Amino acid sequence: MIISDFFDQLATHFNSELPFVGYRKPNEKKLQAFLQTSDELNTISDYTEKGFVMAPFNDEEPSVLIPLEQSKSISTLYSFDSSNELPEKTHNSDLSASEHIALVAKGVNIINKGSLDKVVISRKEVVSITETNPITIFKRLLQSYPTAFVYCWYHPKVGLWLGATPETLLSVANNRLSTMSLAGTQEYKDSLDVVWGNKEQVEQQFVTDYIVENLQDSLSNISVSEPETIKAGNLLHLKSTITGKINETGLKDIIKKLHPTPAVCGVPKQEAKAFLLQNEPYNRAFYTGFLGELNMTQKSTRNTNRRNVENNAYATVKTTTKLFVNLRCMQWFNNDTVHLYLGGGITKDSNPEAEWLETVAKARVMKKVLQ
Ligand SMILES: C=C(O[C@H]1C=CC=C(C(=O)O)[C@@H]1O)C(=O)O
Repeated sequence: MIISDFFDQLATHFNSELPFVGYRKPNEKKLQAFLQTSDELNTISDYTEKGFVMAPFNDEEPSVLIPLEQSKSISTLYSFDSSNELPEKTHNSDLSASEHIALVAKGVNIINKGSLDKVVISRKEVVSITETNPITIFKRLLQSYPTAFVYCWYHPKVGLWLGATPETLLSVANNRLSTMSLAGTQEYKDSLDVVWGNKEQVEQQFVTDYIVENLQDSLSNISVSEPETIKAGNLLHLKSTITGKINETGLKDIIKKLHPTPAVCGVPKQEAKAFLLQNEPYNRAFYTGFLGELNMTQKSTRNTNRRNVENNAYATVKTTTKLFVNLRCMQWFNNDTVHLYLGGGITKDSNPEAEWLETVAKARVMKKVLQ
């Protein structure tokens, strides 16, 4: 399919108020979409479903599914044009520095009292925009963030979300699992060769320890890479990759053990989640939830034709799931506004003003495409 037809089909679906998701995986050229043929609101029951899942932060709330069998699948190739880079732009917005700083200070206080080790505190920022076509914003995200999972997701009964996230929740191919521990932020200043402070290293180690501890009964041969610096837009983060072979556990159990990780919630998980649900002055909805392909089957044929021997073609079937944490995202509204969602990990060493500035830097990822 040619690329203009791909975007036209998304636009037609959106104008007809039918659910769809358009997305491109990190570092890939293939742009894919599921176009649901009815406006039914489907939810996940046990993660054996096939399709595209959109799950909220609060795992007690339902996760929405665009089912494979109720959708038309389309794809095209997207070529990144580096000469088309968008410049940074400042936006007027409804800032609430003092509120955020006060909540971070409260978080640090609770940590110092010993009730929590880490908590990821976030805020919502309402931004007025002049570009009213979400497909145009999607195209700009694709162009600006080739290494991110970029998506535009719409359900008429839920809303429209767009994002460019650097974080994988999990990737499963048959019985191999790969996940990541991502935390710690600093602004990118022309080099990946940077020094990380103790606060960021500890913050990321919390995530790694949590993942390993929670998955050790479900995985064998667990391997954890050393933290490395990765670039995500204008930001740098610390990342470790964790891999292993899945034992008998089903996907539902693994997701339950992982989500929400301390990269988006905190340690201990239940206490941090309760603190956030009680204290953040807004509903995170799908921000810091997860989204992606669920139980997709990939057939590959291996031809073992050896000279004149008869042509033996082996078909192998692989089931893959690729889920991403919904960060660097926005919720789009018809009335020319978007809500940006921005958070940061708080530990005993956090400085509330610096944490505020971190969320301001994170906001630039989205603001760049909102001109
Ligand atoms: C919660 C967010 O980022 C997480 C992922 C990477 C780095 C983070 C940090 O440095 O605090 C956060 O844990 C967000 O971007 O809203």
